[in-house]
Order: sequence, then C-alpha cells, then structure tokens
Amino acid sequence: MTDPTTGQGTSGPTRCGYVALIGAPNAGKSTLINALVGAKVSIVSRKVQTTRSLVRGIVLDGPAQIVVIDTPGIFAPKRRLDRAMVTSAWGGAGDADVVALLVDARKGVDEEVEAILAVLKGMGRRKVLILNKIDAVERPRLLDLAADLNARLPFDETFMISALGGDGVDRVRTRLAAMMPEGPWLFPEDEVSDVPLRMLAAEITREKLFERLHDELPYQSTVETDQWKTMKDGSARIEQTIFVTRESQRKIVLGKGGQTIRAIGEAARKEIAEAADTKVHLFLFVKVREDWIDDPARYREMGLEFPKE
Ligand SMILES: Nc1nc2c(ncn2[C@@H]2O[C@H](COP(=O)(O)OP(=O)(O)OP(=O)(O)O)[C@@H](O)[C@H]2O)c(=O)[nH]1
Repeated sequence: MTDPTTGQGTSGPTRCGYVALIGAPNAGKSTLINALVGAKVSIVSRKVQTTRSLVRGIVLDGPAQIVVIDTPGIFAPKRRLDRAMVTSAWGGAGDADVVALLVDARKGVDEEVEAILAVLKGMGRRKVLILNKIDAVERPRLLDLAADLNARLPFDETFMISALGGDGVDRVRTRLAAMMPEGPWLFPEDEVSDVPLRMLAAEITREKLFERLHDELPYQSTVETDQWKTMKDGSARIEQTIFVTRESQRKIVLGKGGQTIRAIGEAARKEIAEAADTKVHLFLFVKVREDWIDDPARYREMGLEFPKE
C-alpha cells in the first residue's frame, strides 16, 4: 500500500521516536511544529519566551510517527520559573532520538546559539541543523552560515527552510521519519498532540491576553482551565482563571467596565471552539496571587519540575 501524500509504503515496519527541537527564543520552533504537524498545537507569538511547558506535536509520515518536543528557548536563567523551563527543555533533549537545532538565519550565530552549541557538543545524540527564515536571507549568507555552524559542530544533516512559508518543511519531515528507530507507535493515529485540550485552551487565552496587552503585562501572568464541562447539547462550558501578581495588573486585565477581559474572552472563545470542534461558553476570572511564582502547584499545572531554589 502506498500513502498518496508521501508516496511511501505504509506497510512494512513502523517507526517511532522523539525529536527534541532546540533553539533560541523566536527562532520559530512553534511555527515549525505547527507546519510539521499541520494543525495548531503550539502557540506562536512575537513575544519571546512564550513557550513555558513542553508541548509535543505528533507528526505522521508514512510508517513513521515522530513525537516532537517543543522546548522553551535556552537562556541564562535567573529566576526560579526560568530555571524550571530550562531544566525541562534540556531534560527532553537528553531522552530524544534526534536533537534538532533551529537557528534563525537572519540572526545567525549569536551568544544564545553559541551557548546551545556548547551543550550540544557533549550530547551523544544524532543532531540535525535547521536554518529557518530563509525567505528573509540572501543565498550566499545562508551557505556561509551553514558552513560556519557545521565547522563548530558537525551535524548529521543540514536543512534550510521557511517554517512560515512551508519551504523545505516536507523534506525535514521525511528525513526525520527515516531517522526514527523501528518500533510500534506510541500514540493513536488520530492524535495530533498529547497536550490535553484544557491546557491548549489555557494557552489560547494566554495568547489573546498577550496580544491584547503587549508590554503592559509581565509574562508572569498565567492562565489555568479550572473546569471543562460537556453540556447536553454537546457544547463545552469552560471556566478559566487568569493569575496576575498585583492588583494593578488585575485592573489592566479587566479594563474599563470589563471591556478588556470581554474582548480577550471573545477572541479566546472563538479559537478554543475551533480547536475543540464544538460550541464553547467561556467564563474568565482574574485573580491576584502574589506568590504564584514560588508555588509548586502552579509549576505542576504547567508540567514543570519545581526547582528547589
Ligand atoms: N520571515 C519568517 N518569519 C518566521 C519564520 N518562522 C517563524 N517566523 C516568525 O518568527 C517569530 C517567532 O516564531 P515562534 O514560532 O513563536 O518562535 P519560537 O522559537 O517558538 O519562540 P518561543 O516560543 O518564544 O521560544 C514569529 O513572529 C514567526 O511568525 C520564517 O520561516 N520566516
């Protein structure tokens, strides 16, 4: 049997494995995962450091299932939450079959990329280099960058892509599929992401919050889905809480006469309904929790380890 989309045989042994996608903030990890999976699983934003938890996209290619681990950008962690994110990112890379380094070709090699290369050197995994945003870079510069990076650390393969436009994404999918070890699939065929819908819904609301309030809100604000009830008519009644750290921030989120929160809720409701494929009634609450950044329960909710100090 031949899969019409890939031209590959779907009989024969199945393959399955993990790919850890590593890159500096804004390199385009979320965009690439979405392009590989073909469905919205990870939040894309112009704000750096929006990806807090490990979000896995499950990519199918012929007989192969590729579980992609989206990692937060690697950066010098100072605060507790930042350290938890970084530990979680590298933890995932250590278990993966292939580590894929995504580099923003526009930016080239900066301190961030150098720091990642230093850690990758000591990692006994197969490594691939993916140069992203080639739509925004001249060819010669691209080739120089590929040569420079391979001189610093020899990669098993180098790809040049535009995650946004889709150029080169199919080849990345096919090659990664071939690199996966033989074995049974870990996830059911129709599952594009193992992120529970509740968590995805919280991420969508957080995205709308950031889109609306830009720099007025520190990124410490977080969203949790408290309740998800399926009603008799099949619609979902969802309650979410937006946590902020100060009363002044709560006022900003609510807006004059509740205007801001209503607009955020409306935008989030539409997108959650699309993701859940059902009608959604969304209820948003805003709470001040000064100490959430030091509360282990909030970290567990985001799938992160709570660092001891
Ligand atoms: N021109 C161009 N822009 C891109 C491409 N891929 C991603 N971007 C843009 O780069 C920005 C960052 O993309 P994200 O996918 O959010 O980056 P990320 O690495 O997941 O970022 P964090 O989650 O913050 O770590 C967004 O504005 C994207 O639209 C590309 O191929 N070309």
